[in-house]
Amino acid sequence: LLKLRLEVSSLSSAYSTKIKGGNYALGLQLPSQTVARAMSSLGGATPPYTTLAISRPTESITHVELHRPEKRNAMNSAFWSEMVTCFNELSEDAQCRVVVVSGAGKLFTAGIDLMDMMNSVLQPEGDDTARISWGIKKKIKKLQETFSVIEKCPKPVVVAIHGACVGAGVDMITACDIRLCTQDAWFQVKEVDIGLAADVGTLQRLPKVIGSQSLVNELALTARKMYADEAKSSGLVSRVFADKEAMMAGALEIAGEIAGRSPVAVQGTKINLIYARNHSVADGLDYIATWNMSMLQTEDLMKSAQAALEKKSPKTKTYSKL
Ligand SMILES: CCC/C=C/C=C/C(=O)SCCNC(=O)CCNC(=O)[C@H](O)C(C)(C)COP(=O)(O)OP(=O)(O)OC[C@H]1O[C@@H](n2cnc3c(N)ncnc32)[C@H](O)[C@@H]1OP(=O)(O)O
Repeated sequence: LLKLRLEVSSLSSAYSTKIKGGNYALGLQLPSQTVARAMSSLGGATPPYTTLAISRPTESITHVELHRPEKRNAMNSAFWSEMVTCFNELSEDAQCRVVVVSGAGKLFTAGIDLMDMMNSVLQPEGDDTARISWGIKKKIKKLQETFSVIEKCPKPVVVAIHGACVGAGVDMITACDIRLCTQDAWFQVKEVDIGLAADVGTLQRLPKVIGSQSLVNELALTARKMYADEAKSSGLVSRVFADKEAMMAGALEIAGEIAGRSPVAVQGTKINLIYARNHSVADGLDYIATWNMSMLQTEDLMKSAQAALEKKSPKTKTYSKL
C-alpha cells in the first residue's frame, strides 16, 4: 500500500511530489536544510493512517512522523495498530533503505493516550480470572509488537526527539537504532506514576542502551525527567542538536550516509548487532559466520571494495535493491 501510494504520488508530478505541504524530491538530491524544512509537515496524517504522516524526503529514505500534534502525539488505539502496518510495509519495501521517525508539533510524544487506551486495558473481558488474565496478556503482547516491529525491521531506524518523550515514547525510542534529540528534549519513564510497571519495552531495552543499571533503576523507579545533556552523557542519544530544524537536517544526513551504502551490508549489520546484544559472544560469532556464508557472495562486496581501493566513498557506487 505504501509503495502504491508513493508510486501514485510520484506519477502525479514527475520526480517531485508534494505531500502534506512539503516538496519531497524523489531521486533528486536536495540540500539537507531544504529537506529538513520539508520534513516538518504542515498537513494531517497520510491516509489510510490517522496518526502517522509518511513521506519520502529522498528515494531511499522514508520519514514516519507521529502526527497527532493537538494531542501531543499521544498514542491512541489507532496508533498502536498503524505502527505495525507501517513498519511491516517498510520492512518489505525494497525502495526504502532507512527510516527516520519524528514527532509533529510541540513535542515528540506524551506517551500512551490516557483517555483512549486506558479504558481498553482497564475493562478486560472474560468469564473468570484465568480467562480475563489470558486476554490481558494477549493485549499486552499485541501492544509490545507496536515497538518490536521497529527492531524487527531490517532497515535502520533513526529517531529524532524534540520537546518531550514520555512513557511509551521511551519504550518506542529504545527499539530504534540511532537516537538524536534537541537541546530542549526531556525523557521520562513515566509508567510508575500511572501505577504500572512499564510493559512495552523500556524495562527490557533501556538497560541495554544505557550502560548504568543504577541510572535505569533510578529513572524507572522515580519517573524523574532526564534532560538532553544527561541523555547524551548516559548514551541514550548519540547527538544533541540546538533545535528541531538542525536535528532533522542531522537525521537526514545520517540517513543519507546509511542509504548510500550496500543494503546487504547495512541490513546484515543491524540484524547482527541486535542478535549480538541478545546473545553470548560465542553465539553471536557463530550467527554472523552463518549469515556471511551467503551474504559474502554479494556483488556489493566487490563494488564497495573497489571504491575503497579507488579511495572513494562506498556511496559512489550503486547497489541493487534488497
Ligand atoms: C498496557 C499499556 C502499555 C503502555 C503503557 C504506557 C504508559 C505511558 O505512556 S505513561 C505516560 C502517560 N503520559 C502522561 O502522563 C503525559 C500526560 N501529558 C502531559 O503531561 C502533558 O500533556 C505534556 C507535558 C506531555 C505536554 O504539556 P502541554 O502543556 O504541552 O500540553 P497539554 O495542554 O497538557 O495537552 C495538550 C492536549 O493533549 C492532550 N494530551 C496530552 N497528553 C496526553 C495523553 N497522554 N493522553 C491523552 N491526551 C493527552 C491534553 O489532554 C490536551 O488535550 P485538549 O485538552 O483536548 O487540548
